[in-house]
Amino acid sequence: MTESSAQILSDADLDDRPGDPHRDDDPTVGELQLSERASLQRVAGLSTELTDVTEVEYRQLRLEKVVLVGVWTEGSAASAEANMAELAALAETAGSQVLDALIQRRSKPDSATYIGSGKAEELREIVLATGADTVICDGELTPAQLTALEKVVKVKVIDRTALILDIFAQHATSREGKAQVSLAQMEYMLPRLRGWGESMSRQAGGRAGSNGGVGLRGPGETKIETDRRRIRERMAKLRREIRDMKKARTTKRAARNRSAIPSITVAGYTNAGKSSLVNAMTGAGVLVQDALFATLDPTTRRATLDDGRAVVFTDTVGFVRHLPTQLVEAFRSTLEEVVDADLLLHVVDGSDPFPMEQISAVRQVISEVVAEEKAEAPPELLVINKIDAIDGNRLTELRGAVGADAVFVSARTGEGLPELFDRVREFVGREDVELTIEVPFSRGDIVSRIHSEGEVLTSEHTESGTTMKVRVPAAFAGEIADLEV
Ligand SMILES: Nc1nc2c(ncn2[C@@H]2O[C@H](COP(=O)(O)OP(=O)(O)OP(=O)(O)O)[C@@H](O)[C@H]2O)c(=O)[nH]1
Ligand SMILES: [Mg+2]
Repeated sequence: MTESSAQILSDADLDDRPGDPHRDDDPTVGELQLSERASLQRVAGLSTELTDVTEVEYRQLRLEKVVLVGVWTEGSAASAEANMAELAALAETAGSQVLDALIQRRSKPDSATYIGSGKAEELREIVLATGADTVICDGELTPAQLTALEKVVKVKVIDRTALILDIFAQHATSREGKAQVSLAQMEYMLPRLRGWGESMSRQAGGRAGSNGGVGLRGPGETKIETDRRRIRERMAKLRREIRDMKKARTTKRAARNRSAIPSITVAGYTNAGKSSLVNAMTGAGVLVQDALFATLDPTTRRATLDDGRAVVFTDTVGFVRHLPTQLVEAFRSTLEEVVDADLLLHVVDGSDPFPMEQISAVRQVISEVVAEEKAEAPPELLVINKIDAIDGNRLTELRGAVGADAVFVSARTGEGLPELFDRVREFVGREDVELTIEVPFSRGDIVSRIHSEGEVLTSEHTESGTTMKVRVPAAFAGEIADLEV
């Protein structure tokens, strides 16, 4: 196990972070995270291993020099290429260097080797010619397919699911996020455990000998059964821990809901520019990276609109097509926040070749989460980002496709942001109430809350206090109703 690899399966790692860095109000946190992440970039020649504490033989992810392979079953050539481009972006995000890519047109993946046997031979040639050490398949392969393809190409073969799990493992920072990713990895790993020696003979650098030893094995159990049992035990423990963490989070959420500050959730496809937009709108240092899943824990930032009103922005985890099922739960829990929001900013990368597909993928998941929580969906404001990177014709086309309600912005150049602020104000101002109150001198706390959550229209000092005409959110108006004159 190397220092640089993600030690995602160790208990210690889950426990040794005292605070959640995202909750910190330090605006430079994003930059610190970025430099921390950069300092953990992989070094060529080292590998990420998923073995560690469970002491099982597991297909190690050696994400160094990779060749991608995909099976194109339906849709246009352009969308097949876009899928491969996404796989390449995922692979690079995980720290690997993409050497080549290969797409096979077939009605369905080959049941034995994913791609056909002829193509598999061709893939072997490409692997040899490029010096690749890993093949990444687009999609989720059965354990048997992975093994069969490995036999032909003679280097490690992993699938898209393992790749995404690896990225999530590298990027999760909160305790709950880490626990959920560990759980997802174990779920993925369980049916893929392999017997002694079978794989290690092909895997140079494997740690076939470093097992728990004879004493740890139960009577009559084989190594693999012991491993399975241990993994199941760890999974049960993790599930309990996650349940408790979730409870704590729900309590926090409830507290936040009671406050009258409008909350805005920023959601959208991965790499759409959600974090950039939150930064542009709030001046907060949320981590931005040209990588997929840069943000893996929902980040909350307080900001002030230009009329002085406070709002809370929540940046969320990005979406991706075909999210591994093992990760759906982890991902959804981050989206529960969406349900409570007063406004959903749905950010779209306008420079993507298929923005409409991203939009519908995101809407679909959100409506599922909303249905599950038995809640009402918050109003959605579609924000088409990166307009600085779209040419005029595309822009006109896109405007026609998304309708007149969408706002077009560039988080990079700031174009369109004033309009976005206007639109946001329209939404959060909807619930406002105007009233005239008399605040006793002793209640300075009320005056400061009015300033942060609403607006003071007129103010006049009297003998006993201050008479103010104010505009505040409806919930807050209820709290101060007894001061009304
Ligand atoms: N050209 C251009 N690039 C942008 C714009 N906004 C963001 N980007 C770039 O897009 C990449 C992704 O930005 P992020 O803000 O990290 O995107 P995100 O949606 O938070 O991504 P994840 O957290 O990974 O899901 C970065 O390289 C940004 O610099 C924009 O308006 N124009
Ligand atoms: Mg982000």
